[in-house]
Amino acid sequence: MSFTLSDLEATIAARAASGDASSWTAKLIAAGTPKAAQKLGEEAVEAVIAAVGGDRANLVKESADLLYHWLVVLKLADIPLSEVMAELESRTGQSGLAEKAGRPKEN
Ligand SMILES: N=c1c2ncn([C@@H]3O[C@H](COP(=O)(O)OP(=O)(O)OP(=O)(O)O)[C@@H](O)[C@H]3O)c2ncn1[C@@H]1O[C@H](COP(=O)(O)O)[C@@H](O)[C@H]1O
Repeated sequence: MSFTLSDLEATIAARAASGDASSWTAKLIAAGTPKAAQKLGEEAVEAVIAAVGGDRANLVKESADLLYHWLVVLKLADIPLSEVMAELESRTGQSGLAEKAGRPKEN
């Protein structure tokens, strides 16, 4: 398997620029962030339902839908995938629990 999120990001950018009426991506980009973010939320909930229900096959499909719609939302926000990867990279070497313990106290 050589297909990457970066490949999908490039496809989304090309389809967004195409304005092709037969492209779901172009349609979603034209609809704007509220619609794309709503789809992202729906796919997240569907992935949660599949996970909690132990539905492995559906969890794979809903995860793909989730990642695709997440990349569309990033595109609309003009955030390259590399910026998210850099944020993740900056967190390597620190445990999530240590990071949480170091956060300022909330009132
Ligand atoms: N990975 C995806 C992908 N995953 C999901 N979807 C589409 O996302 C849409 C939303 O799914 P839903 O079942 O929620 O759709 P719906 O209920 O009809 O949506 P609503 O009308 O209710 O909002 C469907 O049309 C899916 O086909 C995707 N559409 C495109 N891609 C990728 O983007 C590429 C370009 O696609 P186009 O932009 O369509 O050419 C494709 O070759 C794929 O690589």
